[in-house]
Amino acid sequence: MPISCSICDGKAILKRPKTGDALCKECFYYAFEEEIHKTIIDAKLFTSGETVAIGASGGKDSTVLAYTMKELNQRYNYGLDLVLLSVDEGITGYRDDSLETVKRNQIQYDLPLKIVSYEDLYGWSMDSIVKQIGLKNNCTFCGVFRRQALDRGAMMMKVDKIVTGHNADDIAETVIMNVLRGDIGRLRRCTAITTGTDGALPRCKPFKYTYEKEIVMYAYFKKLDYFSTECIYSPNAYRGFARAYIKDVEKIRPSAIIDIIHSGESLSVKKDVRLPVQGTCERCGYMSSNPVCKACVLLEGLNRGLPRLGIGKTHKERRKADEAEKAKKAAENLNSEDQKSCDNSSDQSNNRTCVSSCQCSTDISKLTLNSKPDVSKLDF
Ligand SMILES: Nc1ncnc2c1ncn2[C@@H]1O[C@H](COP(=O)(O)OP(=O)(O)OP(=O)(O)O)[C@@H](O)[C@H]1O
Repeated sequence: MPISCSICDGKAILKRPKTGDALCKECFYYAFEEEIHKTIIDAKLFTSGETVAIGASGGKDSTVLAYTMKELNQRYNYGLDLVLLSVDEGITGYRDDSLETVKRNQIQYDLPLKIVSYEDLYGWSMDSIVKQIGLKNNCTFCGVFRRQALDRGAMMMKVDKIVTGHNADDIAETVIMNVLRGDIGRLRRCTAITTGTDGALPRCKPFKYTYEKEIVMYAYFKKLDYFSTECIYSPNAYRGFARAYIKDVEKIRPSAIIDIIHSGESLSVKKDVRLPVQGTCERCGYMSSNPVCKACVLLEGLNRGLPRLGIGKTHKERRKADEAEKAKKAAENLNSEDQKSCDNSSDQSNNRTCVSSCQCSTDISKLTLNSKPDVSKLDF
């Protein structure tokens, strides 16, 4: 016997993951969109007249976000100017394909689009970063650079706010990850629906209470054009564990995702816990709780051939980097001393052994090529 829709009595075609209600397609769309509208209104996310950039990756979350933002803006007269903003991380075979989807979305939803790239902003694409650092830890670079790239792109577009497609599952995972890491500063901030109000551009998450499964269902039934391949460099192992853990708990307790978010929201931090103080990076001026922001540290590491600088315990990596730098300088000094003492050598290009009065018998080819340590190959 067909199951009837619990709202309109029509034929139900799905069971809502969030509530367990049997619904027809139209009633599901309505319930899904109204919940997002309620989230936007309750949290007073926008003010009429604002320009809002939708972080558009071409994936399911941001595609559904662009679609519903456009829909609700019209239906409820939010008075927003919506634009699409994409970051091209430079991942061949992944982001280039997903950006093609965003370009089609731009036409389908009739919204302006801006694309900013890591290559232009930092001089490094993720393809070239992965060549340096390998697959492990590359997500750290990508996450830190993307955050700043979105802000920079949004500033270029002169928007008032950014919205991203972070959903309830993403937020619950982040709560668990921060608990496991003991990162109290982030734990306190990660459930906020709007962040960045203290300097950078405000960033909002209208899908804060929206389940990923429902986003997928919505995109599927609405036949939205989105890109569904996982990042080729992806395995963000730590998030993967948090995700698997929540999925397991959800089987026993279906409300686990929302419960974790509520726990995060209700958390209060003891007065004597030292929290990072927000300042600005002395190099690039971006907000940072350290004198130099994470993006600048990572970039410095890449540019100095020390890609692990900024990964893990920064002070340890910095000490090693400084030691390597000292060793390099010492080797350079030694090299120039040797070169000086060899100034009266015979034709160095033909006769590669020092034949000067210093009688050092140094093989000049080895001196010039090998006495400078290749710091990128030093094993940290
Ligand atoms: N390259 C990008 N350009 C613009 N915005 C991005 C980009 N990558 C991520 N975002 C924004 O951050 C949100 C969360 O990104 P995340 O990497 O967790 O992707 P996701 O959960 O796969 O989302 P999506 O399905 O939208 O790709 C996205 O929904 C999007 O709004």
